[in-house]
Amino acid sequence: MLRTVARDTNSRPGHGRRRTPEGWPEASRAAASVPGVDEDGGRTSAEDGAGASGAGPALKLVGLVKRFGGRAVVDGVDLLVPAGSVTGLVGPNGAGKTTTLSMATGLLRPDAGTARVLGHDVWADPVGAKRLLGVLPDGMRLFDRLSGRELVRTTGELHGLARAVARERAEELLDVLGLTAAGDELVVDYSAGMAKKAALACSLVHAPRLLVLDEPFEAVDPLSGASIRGLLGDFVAGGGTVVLSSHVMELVERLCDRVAVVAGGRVLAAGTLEEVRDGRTLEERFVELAGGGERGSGEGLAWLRRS
Ligand SMILES: Nc1ncnc2c1ncn2[C@@H]1O[C@H](COP(=O)(O)OP(=O)(O)OP(=O)(O)O)[C@@H](O)[C@H]1O
Repeated sequence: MLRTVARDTNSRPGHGRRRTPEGWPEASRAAASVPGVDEDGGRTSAEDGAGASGAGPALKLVGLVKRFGGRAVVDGVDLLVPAGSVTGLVGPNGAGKTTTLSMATGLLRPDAGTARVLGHDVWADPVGAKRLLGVLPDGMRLFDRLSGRELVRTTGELHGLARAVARERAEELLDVLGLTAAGDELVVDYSAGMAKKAALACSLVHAPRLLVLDEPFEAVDPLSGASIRGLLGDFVAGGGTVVLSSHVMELVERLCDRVAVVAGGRVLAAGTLEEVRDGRTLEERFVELAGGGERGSGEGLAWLRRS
């Protein structure tokens, strides 16, 4: 059972802890010690082109480009995510975060560049990459005519888990995410937050080694948010790596040990939280780096002011 889920909502995932949740899969344990990555998640070896052994960064994006209607919405994104880290991707609306994460996880084909998950190219070796990858995409389409319980079980079976294993893991995940009582309701009847939690359970059921989560806390209540933070903490403590996007700077500062600021389809700053903050709060740094875009003067909308 996932009884080891942390309830300490103030700690960062994995920080100060190095536990492996009882019964949680070998794949996560295997990643707990990754050659070539030091304890701070930084590279210690010159070789970062990881092989199938899993050595090297958990995610490596090189020169990713995506154009829509001739406009480059992702314009040469490079990003190295060390194994064992929790990396936050932040940026203004329309910055290209979702597009980048979609290309990183094999959901959208890049016009240029490469994405490697623990050494597996997501486009040249999609099966190898997706076996190691759990994804919570933005606006995910779920099989919503299934119940939450059926959805998580079925996802596990589609990943090749034995039926009994998929059932057991589905129950544990539903329990941790507070969905047990609603487990037999159809996903189509779920609230936005419940659907997000069901999708998160699906992203975890096959015990990935890299989790890529697009706005995982959006629409989620504070109690569930704490459960998710605990779940991610255990995942990282067990050797997993997390990349998440969020607009909530305080959350990123609390959860992440690394951060990348994206705007206009480019990475403006990336590194450890301390490096990127550079002595300020993340919000201040964010505004400094990504601000100054299109903002109204505030002189319009006179019709909104009564006096
Ligand atoms: N399928 C598409 N066709 C055309 N334009 C697209 C498509 N998908 C994204 N875009 C455009 O690409 C840009 C980046 O969008 P993206 O969703 O990646 O931004 P984002 O950083 O995730 O934004 P937000 O924080 O608002 O979720 C936006 O201008 C968006 O309109």
